[in-house]
Amino acid sequence: MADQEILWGIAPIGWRNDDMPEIGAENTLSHLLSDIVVAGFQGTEVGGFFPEANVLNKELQLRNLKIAGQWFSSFIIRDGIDAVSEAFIKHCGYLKEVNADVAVVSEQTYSIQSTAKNVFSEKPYFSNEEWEKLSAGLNNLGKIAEEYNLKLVYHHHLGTGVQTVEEVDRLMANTDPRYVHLLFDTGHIYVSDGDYMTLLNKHIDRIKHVHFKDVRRDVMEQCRKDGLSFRQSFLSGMFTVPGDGCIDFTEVYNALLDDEYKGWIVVEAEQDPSIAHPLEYALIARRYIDEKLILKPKIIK
Ligand SMILES: O=C1C[C@@H](O)[C@H](O)[C@@H](O)C1=O
Ligand SMILES: [Co+2]
Repeated sequence: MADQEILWGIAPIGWRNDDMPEIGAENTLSHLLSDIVVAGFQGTEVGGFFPEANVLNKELQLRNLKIAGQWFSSFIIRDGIDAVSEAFIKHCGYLKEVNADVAVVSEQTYSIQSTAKNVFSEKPYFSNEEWEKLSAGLNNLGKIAEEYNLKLVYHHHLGTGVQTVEEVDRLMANTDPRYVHLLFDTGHIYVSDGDYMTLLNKHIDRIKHVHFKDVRRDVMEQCRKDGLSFRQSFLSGMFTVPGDGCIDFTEVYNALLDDEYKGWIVVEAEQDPSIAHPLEYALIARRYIDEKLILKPKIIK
């Protein structure tokens, strides 16, 4: 991590979506990285379409950008810790080569994220035995991450077994704080629980990575009424960038500052790039951050 306390990033998901490779396929790596520079962010997370480490490093270096981390879908409950550890070691090796800070982990056993199920009412639940297996497995992965000088940050997620504040409470209580940290995603917890400050205040000491995702409340309510899936909901425009939805990021940001948060805040708003122009939305986010959060004094010429 650089000497700066907070690094601002924007995720590739506004340009291309790993869960739906067909959308935004025309957006190349160079296009994405150059847009990130134009919008004034310091880095990004690795997307599924990113190249091998040496090719990526060259492109980053040319633009003075950094990598925060990358998503890892774990299947600890389904596949067992040995199989998952093998894949995770490779993942961490790549992240180390691109000088990342965090490995984002989300347990995807029984996830309905990529299915047609109603994301508002059909989430899965883990049994007591499954909770034990997941917690032990995450401690193990967290130790591996440490060996690569990375922090494992757990991503609570809609349509998974770790979605609500109670489920995050349980995960935090059952895992070792030395190895398992938390990724706080404003959009996921708001759609899940209708509130984001409770989770933030409860677990602020475990939070080592942040996703700023805003929510269009009217769209969310319509998606809930229509019983849409996760994919249908984001394609309908449920998520957007900070400053364009109903979340008060000043409250979130001030709580992070009060707690002396150090690390990345990554703007992450999955939308259909053919509807929401990725650079236009990146610029909306940057303007909101500068004018409402950082309160940069304007230079008068
Ligand atoms: O961090 C994230 C990564 C995506 O793959 C996921 O679906 C998205 O909602 C998210 O928050
Ligand atoms: Co996220």
